[in-house]
This record gives sequence, structure tokens and C-alpha cells, in this order.
Amino acid sequence: MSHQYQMDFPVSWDELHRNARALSLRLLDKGPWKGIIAITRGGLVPAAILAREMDIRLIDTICVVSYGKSDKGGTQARQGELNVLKTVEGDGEGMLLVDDLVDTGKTARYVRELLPKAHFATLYAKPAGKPLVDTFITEVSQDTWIRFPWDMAYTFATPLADQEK
Ligand SMILES: O=P(O)(O)OC[C@H]1O[C@H](OP(=O)(O)OP(=O)(O)O)[C@H](O)[C@@H]1O
Ligand SMILES: Nc1nc2[nH]cnc2c(=O)[nH]1
Ligand SMILES: [Mg+2]
Repeated sequence: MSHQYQMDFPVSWDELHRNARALSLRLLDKGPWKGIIAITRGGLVPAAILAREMDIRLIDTICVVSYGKSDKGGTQARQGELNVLKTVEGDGEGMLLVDDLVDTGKTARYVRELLPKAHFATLYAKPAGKPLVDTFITEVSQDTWIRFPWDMAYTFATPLADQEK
């Protein structure tokens, strides 16, 4: 987590599932959809839940790597380049483009340019990226780092009274 993030926002599997179902409900009303394009890797789990809820069988991916990883395993401020490993054909018409979140909007800007007619949906949005998303569920502040359940493990928590001041 880089210094620009002051707050930690851990998301449980239950919470993620609930949010993904809420997103499905919103998107069902806006369909019909031909298929889903998941933005790897973060969009993969949300895409699987949406596909199940909306009975969508056609799932494609845009595979991107964002450079600028921090030594804590998090992602630094998005100054780095996007390395595109796989893209999709067409203009995205009738397709749902899915990611877990928008932060600075760098990834969103790239995929929107690539697929201008796709409907871009995320579970979480921060203010800088929000204008680039068509549908999202939960807004968090720009200085919040979201921790997804696939990045976490159950571990011992030191009692507050024993923690160093
Ligand atoms: O709005 P931005 O500043 O572009 O940030 C948002 C992107 O960052 C995260 O992906 P990341 O590049 O960390 O890779 P991952 O999905 O493989 O974990 C997240 O899944 C979004 O795709
Ligand atoms: N896990 C995670 N990845 C990100 N990439 C950009 N912002 C975030 C965030 O808040 N959490
Ligand atoms: Mg991602």
C-alpha cells in the first residue's frame, strides 16, 4: 500500500458476494447482454458471480499488467505503463466490461477507448475513476486501499491493549 493510501478497507468473501449480486440486479435491468469481458485479474471473480446470476455463458478477457508494484505486494500510485497481454475484437456493443474497482481510472480509460460501446461495471469506485464507470455499487474515498478476500489470509490479531503505542 503506497503512502497516498491512509485507510484500509478489508472486504470479506460474503461482502464481495453480496456486492456482486447487487451489481447483477442493477445490470439485469439494463440488459440484455451478449456476454462479459473480464479485466484480469481483479475482474475475474466478479465476472464469474455476474455470469451465474445473469445466466451469461459467453465470457472473454482483456489481460493487462500494471507496472509499479510495491515491495508490500500492493500496487503503487498508477504511474506505470499498462502492458496488454490480450485484447478483444470489436467495439464492445452489447458486452459488459467488468472489473473489481476503479481507482485513478487509468485501466478504465484504456479499456473504454478500446471498447467504446461496452457497458463498464465495477463493484467499487473511487472519485477519480468514478466518471469512467457506467454502473458501480460502492464508493470509497481516494485515500482508501481496498483489500480483496483473494489477497488476504486468516491470521492472529494482536489484542489492542498489547499493541505498541
Ligand atoms: O483505476 P486504476 O488506478 O487503473 O486501478 C484499478 C485497477 O487496479 C487493480 O488491478 P491491478 O493492476 O492491481 O492488477 P490485478 O487486477 O491483476 O490485481 C484493479 O483490479 C483495477 O484493474
Ligand atoms: N487491491 C487493490 N488494488 C488496487 N489497485 C488500485 N487501487 C486498488 C485498491 O484500492 N485495492
Ligand atoms: Mg485489475
